[in-house]
Amino acid sequence: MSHAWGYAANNGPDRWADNFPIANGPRQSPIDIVPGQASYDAGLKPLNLQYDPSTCLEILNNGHSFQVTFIDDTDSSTLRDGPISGVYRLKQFHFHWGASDDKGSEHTVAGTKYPAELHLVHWNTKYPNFGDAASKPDGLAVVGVFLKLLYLNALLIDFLCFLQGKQTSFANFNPATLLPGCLDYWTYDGSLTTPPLLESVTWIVCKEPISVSPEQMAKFRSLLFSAEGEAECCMVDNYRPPQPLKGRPVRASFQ
Ligand SMILES: NS(=O)(=O)/N=C1/NCCS1
Ligand SMILES: [Zn+2]
Repeated sequence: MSHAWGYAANNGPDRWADNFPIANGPRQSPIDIVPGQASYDAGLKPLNLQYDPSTCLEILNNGHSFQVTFIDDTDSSTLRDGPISGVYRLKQFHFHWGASDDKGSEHTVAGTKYPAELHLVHWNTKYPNFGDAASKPDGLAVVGVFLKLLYLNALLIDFLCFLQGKQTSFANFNPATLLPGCLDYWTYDGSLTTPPLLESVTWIVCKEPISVSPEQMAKFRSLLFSAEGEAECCMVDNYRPPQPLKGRPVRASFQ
C-alpha cells in the first residue's frame, strides 16, 4: 500500500486495514441506516446547535475533501443536547461525494445512496483539544447531513469559488445555513470514516437532506486529489462504504 491513504484501488477503503487494523473494529462508520430497525428513544433531546460565523477561519483542500475550519478556542460554535452530554465545539466541516449522482454519501438509508454528505465535526470540551478528544470513546460528535439534487437551490452557498488554490482565508460563513429545516436524527456509536478511523464518534445523522444543484455538484467534482505539479486527478468518490453494524443499536429522535 502506498504510504498515503486515499480512495484509489491501491490505497482506498479496502486497503485501509493494512495500516489501520481498527478498520475491522466493532464500531466502524459509516453504516447503512435501516429506519424500520432504528428504535425511537423519547429520551433523546433536540439538537442544540449554536454557530458563530465569526469563528470561521479558512477553507482548504486537504487532499481527501475540502474542509472549512473554525476557531475552536472558546465555546462560540457548539453542539449541545441531542444524544450527547456536555458541550462539543465545532472544529470543521467537510463533504464526501461521488463521480455521479447515484453515489457519494457515506451513510446510506435502507441502501439508498445520496450524491453527497456533509459532516460537521465537533469535539468534547471535557478534553483539552480536538486531538486528545479524537482518541476517546466520547470524544467527538459528527452531524451528518445528506445532500440531494434540486435544480433551483439557494441553500448551499457557492463557497467553492473561494477555493482558488490549496487554501484561502474564509470569513463569516455561517454553517447553520447548511442545516435542514427539520433536525430529526438517527444516532449511533461509530468512528471516523477516514484514517485513523478512531472509534470516538457519536454519529448524529439528520433524516432530512439539504439540496444541492447540479452546478454545485460539478464544482465539487472539479476539485483535485492531486497536488500542484502532479498529474491531475479529480476529487470524486471520496466516500467509505457502509461497515458492519456488529450489533450496535441505532436510535431515532423521531417516531
Ligand atoms: N469523515 S469523518 O468526519 O468521520 N472523518 C474525520 N477525520 C478527521 C476529522 S473528521
Ligand atoms: Zn467526513
